[in-house]
Amino acid sequence: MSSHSVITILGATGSIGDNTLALVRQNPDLFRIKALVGGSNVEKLADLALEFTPDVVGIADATKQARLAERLLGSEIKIVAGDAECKDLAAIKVDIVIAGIVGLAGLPSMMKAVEAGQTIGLANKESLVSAGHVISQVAAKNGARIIPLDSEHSAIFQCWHGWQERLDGNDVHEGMSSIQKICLTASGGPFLTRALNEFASITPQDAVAHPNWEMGRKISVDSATMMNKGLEVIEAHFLFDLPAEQIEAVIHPQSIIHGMIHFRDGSIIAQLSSADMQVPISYALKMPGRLNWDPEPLDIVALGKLEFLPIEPDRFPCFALAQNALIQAGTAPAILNGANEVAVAAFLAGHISFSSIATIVADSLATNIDGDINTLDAVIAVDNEARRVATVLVEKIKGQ
Ligand SMILES: NC(=O)C1=CN([C@@H]2O[C@H](COP(=O)(O)OP(=O)(O)OC[C@H]3O[C@@H](n4cnc5c(N)ncnc54)[C@H](OP(=O)(O)O)[C@@H]3O)[C@@H](O)[C@H]2O)C=CC1
Ligand SMILES: CC(=O)[C@@H](O)[C@H](O)COP(=O)(O)O
Ligand SMILES: [Mn+2]
Repeated sequence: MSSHSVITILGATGSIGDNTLALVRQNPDLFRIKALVGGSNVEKLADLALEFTPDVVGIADATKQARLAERLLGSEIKIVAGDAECKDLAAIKVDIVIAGIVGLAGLPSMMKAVEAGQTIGLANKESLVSAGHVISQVAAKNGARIIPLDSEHSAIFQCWHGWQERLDGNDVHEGMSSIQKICLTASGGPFLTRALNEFASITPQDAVAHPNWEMGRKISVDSATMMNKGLEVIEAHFLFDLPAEQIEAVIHPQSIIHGMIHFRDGSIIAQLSSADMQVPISYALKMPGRLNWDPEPLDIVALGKLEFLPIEPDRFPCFALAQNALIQAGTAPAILNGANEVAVAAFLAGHISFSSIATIVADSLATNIDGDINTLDAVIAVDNEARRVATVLVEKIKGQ
């Protein structure tokens, strides 16, 4: 029996993949990779496969299969290609599946892992936002455990021992009734202090330049609009079974406190660390213990002061759109997410302005796309319709 903790990484070629693999690289005696899945970056995936020698490697873009085979010639690593084949890798039994694919493209493999009763380290928040009902039901039925990797949710998870016990199926001594509210922090992104009359000139390059975190392009734009925080409020609702009124967000430009719990006895418990995703990922890999991965020590005296500010609605309209989608419930979170993915891609491609992201999401939500959200196929149908509506709106702006 191996003493290693065995890991599958979905989205191995991205930023979450990089941070997870940095921990694996540093701790070969603790962790072993079972499967690595990438989207289309075949050269990076091949390099990672040769370094970490998983049993199997999957590439979603099937046109890259031949190149992957060429790069792995002579190794014993099995190759699979295509969305369906890659998705199935999430069901191979491991100690933890890291869900690090960006966008709703991560939903099918996430669901496979949930159906297989896996422990899942969840970064792919879009799946939980759009399909939270289905995922929660199927996870409960199959005994799947969802461990948050998102830094704010990891902070709440680390501070709330009662929740961890509940996740393990034990009695909760520190139950839901002891929580007044949770608070997620937000950096405010690169445009926290930019004059509102300069928003029209924001470029994709400006928007992906996050002040504190190194992340993929899509989430970096979400941080700039603060849709990221809105998605995180919905993510927190599904992860921790809390209503919208018990989930707060505040701007904290230093990104040192990631989340806090306000208990009903007046205590607040917070989690602090440098802005480094290896902190929450290492917790998910080692919990309830702590991995000594030799992080740069956080010098709290040098920090000087920590600031907290309210979220300005005019500057960050996407945040309220997400909060309202959570309150509206039903199809609204899936519409919000699908429209946002289309709008962010259009902005990154230079087709629409930064401010049009919020307009497109708001106009897509206003169409009130009807539908069921209790099966995976139904959620995907709502998402497809939201994307169709948002794409029409993008085309309209392009034509102006
Ligand atoms: N980066 C961070 O620090 C944080 C990220 N998150 C969340 O984690 C998720 C990943 O973000 P991040 O790592 O920054 O994103 P990146 O853009 O850096 O990486 C995205 C990953 O998803 C893969 N991918 C994209 N499309 C597909 C597809 N259709 N099928 C299979 N794989 C696909 C990419 O593969 P390839 O590049 O090979 O095409 C890549 O491995 C997002 O949901 C984000 O919100 C949450 C908190 C922090
Ligand atoms: C690292 C992480 O968890 C990101 O989701 C982060 O929260 C982004 O920063 P913002 O607070 O600016 O959205
Ligand atoms: Mn986050």
